[in-house]
Amino acid sequence: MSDIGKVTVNKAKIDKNTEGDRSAFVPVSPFEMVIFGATGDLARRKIFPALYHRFVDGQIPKSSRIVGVSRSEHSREEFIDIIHKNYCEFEGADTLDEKSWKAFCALIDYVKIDVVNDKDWSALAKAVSKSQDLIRVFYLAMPPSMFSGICQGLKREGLAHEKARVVLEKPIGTDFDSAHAINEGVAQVFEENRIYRIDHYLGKETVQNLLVLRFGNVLLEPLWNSNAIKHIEITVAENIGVSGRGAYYDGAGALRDMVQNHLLQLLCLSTMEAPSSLGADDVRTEKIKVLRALERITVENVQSRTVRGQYTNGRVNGETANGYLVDLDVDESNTETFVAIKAEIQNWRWAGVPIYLRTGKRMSSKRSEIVIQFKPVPHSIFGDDTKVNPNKLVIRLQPDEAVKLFMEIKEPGAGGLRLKTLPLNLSYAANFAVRYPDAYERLLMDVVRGNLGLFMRRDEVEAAWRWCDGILEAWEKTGQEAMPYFAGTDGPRAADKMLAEVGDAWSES
Ligand SMILES: NC(=O)C1=CN([C@@H]2O[C@H](COP(=O)(O)OP(=O)(O)OC[C@H]3O[C@@H](n4cnc5c(N)ncnc54)[C@H](OP(=O)(O)O)[C@@H]3O)[C@@H](O)[C@H]2O)C=CC1
Ligand SMILES: O=C1O[C@H](COP(=O)(O)O)[C@@H](O)[C@H](O)[C@H]1O
Repeated sequence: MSDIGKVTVNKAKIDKNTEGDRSAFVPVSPFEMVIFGATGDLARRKIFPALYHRFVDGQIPKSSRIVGVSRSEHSREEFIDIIHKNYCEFEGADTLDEKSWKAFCALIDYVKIDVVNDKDWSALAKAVSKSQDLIRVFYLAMPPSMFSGICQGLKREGLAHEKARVVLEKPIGTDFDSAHAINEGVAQVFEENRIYRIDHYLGKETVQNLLVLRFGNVLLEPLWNSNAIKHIEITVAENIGVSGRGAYYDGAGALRDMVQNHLLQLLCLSTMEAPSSLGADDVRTEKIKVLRALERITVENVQSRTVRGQYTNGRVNGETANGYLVDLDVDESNTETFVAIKAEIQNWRWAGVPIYLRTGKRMSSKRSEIVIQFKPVPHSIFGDDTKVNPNKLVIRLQPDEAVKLFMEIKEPGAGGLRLKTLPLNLSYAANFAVRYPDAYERLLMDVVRGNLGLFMRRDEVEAAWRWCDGILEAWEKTGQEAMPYFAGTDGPRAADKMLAEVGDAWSES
């Protein structure tokens, strides 16, 4: 379960002036949202809870409608019971107010259709409003191979009217070709400005804060380049295994599941040039320049630039944890549950600065962070016996959201000059008292508002696939194996060696 939104608030230290983004609660226009895949893991765990929270905060007008669609036979009441049970399981029953829940459920309907069966579609056409003026959102929380077919169905039934928009879940495709084909299929029904490709990392508060940190402060920009920065690390570590998603995951692996989307988006936001505005295309145009400048990984360098891993039995948080093969109940699989990559951006700002990406399941803890490792001072005036640690900026995305700038400071005392490394700590918990919305809450409301800024444009997705395809092909051609690592550790030792060989090391958390 995601930790986002579950901030520990240190009320004693809260400044009254930091009570958060009240504009987030400005009501959106009434809408009708049709959620395909409404009985699936994502809808139950993330989408319905997110809509409930927005409803409770008064952001969703009571005249809105939410129509769940999937192929299982359920009455409306049974479906509502399912999402109630799941809400309580994933969000905690104590966060649900029965009266508000009842009011929320009045918005909900359920329609059973098998999307591959043309005859079933009339049931959906009957269930949705006939109004051409109502904002209508089609959320495709379904396997991506079905996206084009669903869009064709919407067109056939006359549902894809001018105010309709479509939300596509990630990963779009499994490589460049399949992503391109899906994008073509969807484009036959919806123009690009009506397509919302979700990467939920972009909806996280701390990810949006990257833009504020970089472009709302004058201090960092002069140092944000290869003159001052030695390397960058981007880690998205999870301590969970593949849970109930083994079938999907085994066909995907960590590169497709996490790197192609979340990690590359984080890389883009950390390294792109300043966009001229926060307008959707201004930001997306800068991101795509980074993706296009990524040095290709090929059969020649894939062994030195990437490490694949797969977890085996171990211990996570003091409890025994199964290995991947046991979790999947299979005898063999070469799918990577961990990947580390040494990337490089070939442009003036970043040439020569390694950017280390790392993500995996069943690692020691759940944490996402970006570490900017600065170079050492050019000359130490403190003598050979005094270590001067280089500055480091740690942007902690989750949990314990914070921005920490590690600096050298003189340790007080008369006994000689001793240096100590301490952080300037901008901790979210210590500064903000509000519950901040889960990524999906923000993104869903942005779809209704027609704000494309936090969604991926077609060319971005395809450029990210082109780069990942190079790695996938090189792995295939070289037969690079997924190395075992114990559950509860931070990946195969080869991932440490990859950095050590060039004098670097992953930052300690
Ligand atoms: N789960 C997650 O954490 C995340 C998921 N995603 C993406 O979201 C999408 C959905 O994932 P997830 O919820 O895990 O998938 P699930 O397998 O849990 O759910 C799939 C859903 O699609 C429905 N469905 C499948 N085939 C049909 C059909 N022919 N007609 C109608 N409905 C159908 C299923 O209905 P029924 O149950 O009735 O068969 C079910 O509601 C995928 O693209 C995934 O990659 C992205 C990020 C995270
Ligand atoms: O998209 C995905 O993300 C989750 C991790 O998201 P987080 O918000 O909990 O950090 C990951 O578990 C899943 O495999 C992947 O599909």
